[in-house]
This record gives sequence, C-alpha cells and structure tokens, in this order.
Amino acid sequence: MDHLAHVSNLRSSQSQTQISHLALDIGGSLIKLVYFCRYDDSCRDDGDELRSQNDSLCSKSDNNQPVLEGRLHFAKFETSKINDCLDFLRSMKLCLGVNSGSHDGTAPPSDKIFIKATGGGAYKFADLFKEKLGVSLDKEDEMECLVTGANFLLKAVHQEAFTYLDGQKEFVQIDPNDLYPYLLVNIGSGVSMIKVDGDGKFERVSGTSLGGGTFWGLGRLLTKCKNFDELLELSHQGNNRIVDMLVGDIYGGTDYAKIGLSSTTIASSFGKAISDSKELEDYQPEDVSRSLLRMISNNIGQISYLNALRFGLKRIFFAGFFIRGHAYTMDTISVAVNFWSKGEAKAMFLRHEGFLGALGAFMSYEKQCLDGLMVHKMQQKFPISASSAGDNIYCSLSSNSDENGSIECTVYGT
Ligand SMILES: Nc1ncnc2c1ncn2[C@@H]1O[C@H](COP(=O)(O)OP(=O)(O)OP(=O)(O)O)[C@@H](O)[C@H]1O
Ligand SMILES: CC(C)(CO)[C@@H](O)C(=O)NCCC(=O)O
Repeated sequence: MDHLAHVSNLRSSQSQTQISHLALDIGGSLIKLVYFCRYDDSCRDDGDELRSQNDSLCSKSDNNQPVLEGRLHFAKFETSKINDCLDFLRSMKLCLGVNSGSHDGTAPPSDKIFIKATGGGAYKFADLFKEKLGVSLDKEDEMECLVTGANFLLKAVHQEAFTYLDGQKEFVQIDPNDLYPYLLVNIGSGVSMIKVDGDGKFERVSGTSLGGGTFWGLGRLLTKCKNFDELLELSHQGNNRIVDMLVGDIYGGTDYAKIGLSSTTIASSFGKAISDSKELEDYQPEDVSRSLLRMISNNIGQISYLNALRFGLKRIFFAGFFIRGHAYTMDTISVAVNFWSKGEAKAMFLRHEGFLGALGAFMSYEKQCLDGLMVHKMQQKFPISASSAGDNIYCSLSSNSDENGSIECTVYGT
C-alpha cells in the first residue's frame, strides 16, 4: 500500500481510534512514524477478534497501573514531503493531547506536547514542528534508537527475522538469551554498521555513503523513474549483464577458477558502459536499474561481511527502508555474505525493517514521562516465555496483524 493510500486509511480510522503515543524517525529520505492506538468501543476496524481477547480495554494491572490495550501502527512519508506528515500529525494532534494529557480529559496546551523524535531531521526540522504544530521534538540518539528498536523486535516480536536465499524466505527462531553479539546493518540513505553487544551496549563500527540514497539518486538520474517503487519494480525485468562487465567478458567466456571466480561473476559493475560506444539512451532503464541495485547490494553485503569478520560476528541483521522486502535485494545481499564468508556468516532481514529507529524512539518513553503517562512495559500476548525475553519490553506481532505490520501490544501506564 503506498503511503498516500495508507494515510487516507489512517485518517478515516483515526476518528475511531485513540492515539496516545507517537514517535518519529526523520531520516534523509523518509520520515517514519510509530504510534500506539488504544482499542476503544468505536475501534472496530482492527478486528472484533482482537478485541474479544481483551475484555478489559483499560483495566488495571496487578500493580494497579492502568493497562492500555491496543496496537502499534506504522506509517512513512518522504522527507521531501514533510508537509504531508505535518498535515497528518496536525489531524492527530488533538487525539494525542487528549489521550496523553490530563486525566480529566482536557487537552494539554500544545506547547506542552513533546514528541519523541530521532534521526537527523529531529534537529533539522525541530523549528518547523514548533512553528507548524506547536509541538517540541524530544530528541533521541539515532544509533541508540536503532539498537533499541532492533533488540525489541528481535527479542519480542514473533517471526520478525528471516533469511532469504534462492527465493526462499525462512523465519529464524531467535533465542533472546543468545542474541548477542550481532552486527546490525541499517541501510537508509547512507549505511550504518553497528556491533551490538546487549541492551544499550553497542558501537558503530563502520558505515558507507553508498546506500539507499545512492541507489535512488543515481537510479532517478539514469532511468528518469519518478519514484522509488517504480525503480525497484523496473529492476525485476532487467538484465544486469547488459551493463556489467563479467569475468567471462574479460576471460573470453571462461571462469577464472584459480581464484574462485566464475565466468558469470561481476568483474566490474557498469563496466560494459565504459567499453561500449553506447549512450545512456541505448540502454534499457530496467537493465540499468538491476545493475545499480546489484552494485549497491553487493557492496553493502561485502562491507558487512568484512566487519562481521573483523569482530568475529556470525549473525548480520539487515534493516532500513532500502531493502523494502525486495527479493532481488535480499538475495544479492545474502549471496554476497554467503560467498565472502564461505557460508560462515548469515544474513538476516527484519519484517519491520525501516522502523527500528522510530520504534527505539517510541521505547524511550519508557525512560520519561509524557504528560503523566509513562510507558514502561509492553507485554507479550503471544506465547514466548516472559522470562526468556529479557527485560520489561514485550510485545507481539499478532497472528492477525494487518498488512502494514501493526503490532498488538499492551502499554502499562502510571
Ligand atoms: N517511497 C520511498 N521514497 C524514497 N526512498 C525510498 C522509498 N522507499 C524506500 N526507499 C529507500 O529507502 C531509503 C531510506 O531508508 P530509511 O528510511 O531507512 O533511511 P533514512 O532514515 O531516510 O536515511 P538516513 O538514516 O541515512 O538518514 C531511501 O534512500 C531509498 O533507497
Ligand atoms: C549519517 C547517517 C548516520 C544519517 O542517518 C547515515 O546516513 C549514515 O550512516 N551514512 C553513512 C556515513 C558513513 O559512514 O560514511
């Protein structure tokens, strides 16, 4: 579902739901939103089935804390269209105020509203948010949020991580007690590689500027595609061998077996574009797109592997919106990791790939009060044992999660 359709759905369901918490990740390319919608009597869209599990929608926990039952929702906007995001938030603001505000149901003054935000845009657009919405952005560190989001998803969300090889997607069972260390590779506009050793224990060990922004930026210039999905779609139909120079092109059709290179291995990405006397117009946009996607994905796979090797890490989780659950992207990254590590390291992907930072920012409400409502525990509803899941952060991707991957959860408030 594209974001505009998504937004119109959100708008129509908004009046039916109660949004009590919201966090933003404002990146170089995309703005990501995570927000919690309470179930209430009028919230019928999210399924009677879910509601029937929750007889008491705003009950009390054993410790006498209010328990809010609902779902975490996800949305995204292009950063260049930040006004769409502001419009959306403007229409949500009232809900936010009322529900996160005072217990007598009155909205707090807007200048008292803080929204957790991470990513570079939390700095760049802070004044804009203040000016247009009257809300302040409470800034959270981007790397910290990515790690918090990743740990949360990996520990607490059922069927979050999966491998993808030869067209086969396989969910990976994660043992929350045996998660660390791992390498987190977040492929956004640029790429960050983070060695994660525990909750809040991490180091950004590497990065590359050849990321999703490079694919989209170069792709737009070279193919005249109007949007990212179109460029990605094009790559389906393309043949990179028209554009890339293969080992076989150099070696007269044979492998260079002595150093382990088959004739079909890419020797030089876009290499044929140099040797041919063709102009850009002589190439099919789909071949260019495929070659570009392969080049960026291969490069990230290789650098990731080298960093995993550097620190002796066997597991590499790839996230960020560049991936978009796209088969060819995931396959290329997996093959690169598998090839370079000789099968020793494993590339894994996350269902909520682009929302790690926003989720991390959302979780940071744990640490701080928002107008008297503090999220300090999100409880797993589906069967993973609470004791094996580590700290106090539980949640689940319910079996009847919607197509946008919303997550059913419970928030304990003070
Ligand atoms: N609809 C879209 N519009 C633009 N880019 C998209 C879209 N969908 C996926 N992408 C890809 O996702 C990338 C952005 O991913 P993501 O949102 O994870 O990063 P970001 O937070 O914007 O970047 P950074 O963290 O580097 O600031 C884009 O560069 C592009 O490759
Ligand atoms: C600058 C950030 C962290 C912003 O999200 C990201 O785009 C990135 O990691 N870029 C790669 C920068 C580098 O390490 O070369």
